[in-house]
Amino acid sequence: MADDTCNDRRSSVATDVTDVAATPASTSSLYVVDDQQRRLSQTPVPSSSSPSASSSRPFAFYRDLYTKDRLDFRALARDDPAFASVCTRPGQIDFRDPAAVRQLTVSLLRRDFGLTVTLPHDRLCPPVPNRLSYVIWVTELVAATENGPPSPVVGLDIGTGASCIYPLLACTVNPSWQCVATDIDAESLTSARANVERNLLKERIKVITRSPDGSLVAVDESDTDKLTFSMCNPPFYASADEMAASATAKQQPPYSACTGAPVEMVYSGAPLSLEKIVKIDSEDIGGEIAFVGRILAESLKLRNRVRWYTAMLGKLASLVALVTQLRAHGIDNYAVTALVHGSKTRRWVLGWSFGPVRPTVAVARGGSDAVGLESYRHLLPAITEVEVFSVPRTSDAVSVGPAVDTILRGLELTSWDWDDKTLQGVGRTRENVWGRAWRRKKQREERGDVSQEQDIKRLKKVEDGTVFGFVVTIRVGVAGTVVHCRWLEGHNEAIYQSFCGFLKTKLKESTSTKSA
Ligand SMILES: C[S@@+](CC[C@H](N)C(=O)[O-])C[C@H]1O[C@@H](n2cnc3c(N)ncnc32)[C@H](O)[C@@H]1O
Repeated sequence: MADDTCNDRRSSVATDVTDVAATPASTSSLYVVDDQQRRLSQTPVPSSSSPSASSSRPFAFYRDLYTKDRLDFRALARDDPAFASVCTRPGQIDFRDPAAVRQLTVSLLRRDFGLTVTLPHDRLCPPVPNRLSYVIWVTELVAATENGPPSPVVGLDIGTGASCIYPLLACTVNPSWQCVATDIDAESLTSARANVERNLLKERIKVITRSPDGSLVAVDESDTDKLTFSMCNPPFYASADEMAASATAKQQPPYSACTGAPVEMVYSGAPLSLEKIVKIDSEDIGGEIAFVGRILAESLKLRNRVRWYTAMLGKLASLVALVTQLRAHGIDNYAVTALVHGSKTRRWVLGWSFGPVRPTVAVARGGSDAVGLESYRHLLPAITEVEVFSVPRTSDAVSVGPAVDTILRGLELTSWDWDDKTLQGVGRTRENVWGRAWRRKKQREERGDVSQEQDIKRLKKVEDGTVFGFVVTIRVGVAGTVVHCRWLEGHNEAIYQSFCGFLKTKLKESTSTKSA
């Protein structure tokens, strides 16, 4: 259970509001290249069927909610008498007091999201900033990998808990989204359904009962053929003993025990067939790795029926083991991020996809906040955005756009759409049409020579049935003009690198011809 309320509290009394302030993985640096994302950050969220007064707020409001201005408990107490009543001193609460922590969650959900939520005393109390960070990252992931006209978004929350917090937040931040929420715990399910109904979200959030031996990724039960994403905060411990030992080791007050029931925090299932691929020290097989390993095993069968499978992880070791598993299964399209809360508490989120559309670097590799991932650079997903060419400010920047357009128009791409106002073009191809093998094949065709077998063999097909897609963007800045290339679609990194090399060489040739 990756939950900072229960596990990583450093001090029991919040003397400084940073104790609970979240720093979501996303920062303004996320919006560097991708226009779709840029639009997302600027476009007000459309009005919703939700009763929430806050639902007409733009996405940027939620993205920055707990980043720019840290949580100000004094202001919250001024706004909300119920929160003021649990403050021990102005602007302070005692984190050992479950009632105070619950009230903090209830008050933030009401003030910042217009949500009215009731939390049972004997179930997990979700910290809002952490849960919001994950929802924001999923929103950005979905936006960054929407290729074509926007399609309806339906998400699945596996193990929604008594709060139903992920679907409630996801549907408030994204007023067109729908969610399916699952759980096995009768008490949590009753409470989750009540929270959905209380917020008049029954039309958009469907809560379904699962059994411990049923599948985790309940697509067939979701009234939809395909899901856009799944998300999950898995049970953290492998056994009740491990949970008890952890509480003793941290010398925590029995607080975690009274807010998180064993059904929420313990998963003792085996990590299925995954242990065959990477031998994990049995001590490391916590509940979360087994739970997410099971999701991974199911995803290998379901494949594209879910566009993005995602999960939050409480241990970096779990992330490392699971990424290793993904790669062992040939899953190359994945994304990781770190969620940083206060100065110490970290969680990681892993997402993977069988689809060809690749997220931006900022979404897939944790952006500038990829704390904790520095030592694991080799496990990060492929870099999908590079600067291929630049000219200083003094050079003839105006000709760069037409040069890019001319070079790419000269290739036999499946499609190439250049917009000379935004200085951005999108291209697709089924094979490497810039390489020597392609040129030789063409020359032979022109000569009527049909013995092309050698060249055809050498001609790198992008992949059967899929394409290589890219976006070329020109940015004109104070320092100069830069040409960026983003890998948008496909599974073949070598083709992307080869294409960037080709574009760089051609642009160099083109500018040197001009200046000669
Ligand atoms: C750590 S809690 C997360 C609760 C909530 N999503 C949150 O983040 O606060 C894990 C949840 O998974 C649920 N769970 C455990 N096994 C499950 C299964 N096989 N299918 C669906 N949910 C399950 C538990 O009942 C619990 O509510």
